[in-house]
Amino acid sequence: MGDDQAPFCSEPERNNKPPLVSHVPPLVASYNDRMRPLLDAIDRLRNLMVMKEGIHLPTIVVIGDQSSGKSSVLESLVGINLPRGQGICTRVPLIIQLQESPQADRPELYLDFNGKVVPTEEENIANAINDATDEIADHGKDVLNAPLTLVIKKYGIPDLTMIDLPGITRVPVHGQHENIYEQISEMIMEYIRPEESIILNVLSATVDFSTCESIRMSQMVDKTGRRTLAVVTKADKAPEGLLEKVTADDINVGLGYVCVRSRIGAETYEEARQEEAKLFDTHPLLCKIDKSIVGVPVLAQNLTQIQATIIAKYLPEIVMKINDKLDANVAELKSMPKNLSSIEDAMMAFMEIMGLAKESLRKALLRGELDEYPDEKDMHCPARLVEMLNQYYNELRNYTENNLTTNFLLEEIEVLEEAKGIGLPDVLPHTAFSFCLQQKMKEISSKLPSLVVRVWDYIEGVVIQSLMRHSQNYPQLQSWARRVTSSLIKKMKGKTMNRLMKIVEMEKLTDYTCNPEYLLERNKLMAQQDHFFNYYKSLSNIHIEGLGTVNPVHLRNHNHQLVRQAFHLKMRMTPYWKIALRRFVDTVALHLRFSVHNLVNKEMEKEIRRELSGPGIKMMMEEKPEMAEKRQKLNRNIKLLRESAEVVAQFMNRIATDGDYNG
Ligand SMILES: Nc1nc2c(ncn2[C@@H]2O[C@H](COP(=O)(O)OP(=O)(O)OP(=O)(O)O)[C@@H](O)[C@H]2O)c(=O)[nH]1
Repeated sequence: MGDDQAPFCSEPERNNKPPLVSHVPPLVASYNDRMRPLLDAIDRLRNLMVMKEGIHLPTIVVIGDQSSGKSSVLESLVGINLPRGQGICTRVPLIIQLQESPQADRPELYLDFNGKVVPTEEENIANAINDATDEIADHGKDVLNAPLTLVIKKYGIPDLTMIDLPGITRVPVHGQHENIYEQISEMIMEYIRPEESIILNVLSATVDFSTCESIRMSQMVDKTGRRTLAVVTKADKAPEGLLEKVTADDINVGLGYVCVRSRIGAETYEEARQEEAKLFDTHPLLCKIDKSIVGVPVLAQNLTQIQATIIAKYLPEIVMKINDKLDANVAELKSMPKNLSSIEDAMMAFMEIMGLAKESLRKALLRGELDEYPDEKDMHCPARLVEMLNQYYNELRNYTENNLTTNFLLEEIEVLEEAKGIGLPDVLPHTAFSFCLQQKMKEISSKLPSLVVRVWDYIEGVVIQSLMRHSQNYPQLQSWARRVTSSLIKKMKGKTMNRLMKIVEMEKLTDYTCNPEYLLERNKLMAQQDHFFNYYKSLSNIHIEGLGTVNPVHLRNHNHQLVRQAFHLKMRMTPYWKIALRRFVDTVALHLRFSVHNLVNKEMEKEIRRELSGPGIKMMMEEKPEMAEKRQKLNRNIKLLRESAEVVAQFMNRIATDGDYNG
């Protein structure tokens, strides 16, 4: 008891009050044992982290400003030393699961964190919590929202689950981030915001309650105070005015106040309990406070009562949410690929994947259906292929079109000079036409490899994307599929190149067309011959319909007959080249379409058969480790949810048959 304490109450006054310390463990007495299975189910749901899935569980959340005495209150409830002292002690949410055990001699304690269970001893619990906290949130002073669960099974404790959160501090201490206040308040808000949370607001009697950060926060989410209970600690340190403070209720606490005096120094819990009882019994100011709102046993009783009430209130909703979650887990498990245990299973799954991928490719590459990849433009294949062909056609057209202003007819004159022979001057040598044609075809063949590479690289991407999509769960199959696709596309590239080069050779050899456009256009151009030759020596610009405006100045120094032959050559080559170029690009298009058809309907199948080895298929169809883990997790969740649903259902049935369960 501190020096600031007032003298004890007078003897008669004390005698009128009922004793607070009972010989039977007081916390057990208030407890209704039919709650245990339900609490187990709720705790199990909590361990399942269902809160992350949006199922909020009825929870008592303990908050308070730093060093308000939170840990001391919890210790008093549990009868075990928890980390406490100056500065920040609680750095991660500490879920305290208290379970009444019939065995008076041996309490059982363990910590559950990071997927492991660490048994510990009563004497060592504070160190064990500190060590676990350091492991979860690193050494240092920062807080982290990764819960640590402390399970205590002990005789004489209330069946209660509470979450202790870090004390609110505004000023970062050495080693803490500048935003420590934001970190802590964010964490606290996350826990106290759900309607299912009861806020156990720990306030030190030594401060003005309305200035407490924890009150400010709880008022933000619980304006009416309907779900807030205030525990006033350190009653021994500031007894003056405490009665008035709790009676006036300036801070609007709907679930009321409980004033306590926690263990001090080296006191045992029994001594602390007796000191507390004596304090509220005998202190001239504190003894005036109604006995229904003082002492740790009253707090325990209130909490178990509140816990029972919120569980009853939210139970139907929880049942509904558990069932929804169960359905979702079952559906997810069903949607997962089968676990392949035999070669036959693996082969079946492999064939199915290949079948699906081929159908996707037929849709994307052959039929141009957009439904599977509506937003992925790369997978709208016919459109992309046509773009590539159009681009190729335009490149070639621009590349092979002569400059009409500076070198009109010069190329033709050059060819004619080299092809001249013994013959009549007005007869165009056929070799000149062939040579000119070959020059142009050379340009086509020089640009052909880049087109072939571009087109087949694109198709390779499409094939791989489709195969990857359908084999997502099998990493080995994916790398096999990539390898097989690359080698197949390489072969397809080679075939296309050979085929198209042959066509180039054919075009080089023969100048033939049955297209009537040729003669029509040639005649139209030749009809302008007289006009051109009448003026080519006098004008610097002459318009030739079908060709454009030409500049003939540079031709005046050349032999007139040669220019005339060059004109003839040009007016034949121009319409012929247009036809030959289109014919070639059309042929490329037909060939590509035919090759893609063969690829999807024939070549893929052939390549797969060639590359597939019987025993290897099982290894290839091994699923991702994450998938196996996910399946395990889903199975575990389903088991736990089913069990929980069963426990909750049994409990509900019992309520229906027995009536009220609050005792
Ligand atoms: N005299 C007296 N001291 C108390 C009482 N309750 C707590 N204390 C002391 O106040 C200090 C802080 O108590 P804790 O229980 O560690 O406070 P906390 O709110 O858990 O601290 P943090 O987790 O760091 O925020 C300790 O030195 C306790 O011994 C009480 O009822 N009376």
